[in-house]
Amino acid sequence: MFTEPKIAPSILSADFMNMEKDIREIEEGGAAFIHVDVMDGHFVPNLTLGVPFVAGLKRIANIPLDVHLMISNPLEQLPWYLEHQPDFVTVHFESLDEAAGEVDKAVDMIHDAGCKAAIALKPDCDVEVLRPYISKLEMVLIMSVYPGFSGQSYIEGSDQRVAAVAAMAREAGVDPLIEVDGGLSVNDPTRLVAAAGADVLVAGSGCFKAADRGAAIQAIKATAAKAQQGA
Ligand SMILES: O=C(CO)[C@@H](O)[C@H](O)COP(=O)(O)O
Repeated sequence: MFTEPKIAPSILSADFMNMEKDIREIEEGGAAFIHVDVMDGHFVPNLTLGVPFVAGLKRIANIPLDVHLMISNPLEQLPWYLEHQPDFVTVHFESLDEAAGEVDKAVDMIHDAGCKAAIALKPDCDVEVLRPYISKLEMVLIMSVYPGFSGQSYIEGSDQRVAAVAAMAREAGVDPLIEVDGGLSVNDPTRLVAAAGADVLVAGSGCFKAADRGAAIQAIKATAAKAQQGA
């Protein structure tokens, strides 16, 4: 089901030395969530920020924190993040041992802490893996680039993956948010994923590298809204 598109600026593209100022700009500019890219240098080939940073963001943020854990062994580290009550916590399917029940365990840990749970998939992970979990999730994150860096190009066909998740959710009679991350700005990929059923668009360089971040957020949102309406 189409909802008003939500823009979640990815702080990987923000100025880490001026984070509070950048956060205020995107809040005032109409961002729905702050997308927090946690990378451990192991699950992905980049290292960003961790628990103290998330705790600090939670203290200053006026809009929900959407924490995307791109880390190995998330079950070990989840409690550290959950202690600070991010609004959404996303774990990667590929970082969990499904056969050992770790996907359910991670989702349950997130819910038990009172947070909303999401599962993320890398671009080459079959969306069918979500089917057993779709009814438990508040959000699904479809990566439209290989996680690790901002400024990459959208991987063609990601919109078809979004459409498949939207269909899966409809079949299950549930309506999790569908978030897409990577290569989105005022461009065709944004139009494609919005038309396919994306609710939350993560944009790093598209928001933070713009001279007017608020205008960039509104322009991406308008682009997605038009595409939802088939315009
Ligand atoms: O998690 C990631 C990359 O791993 C993303 O959130 C990027 O930070 C998005 O950046 P752009 O592609 O929008 O510049």
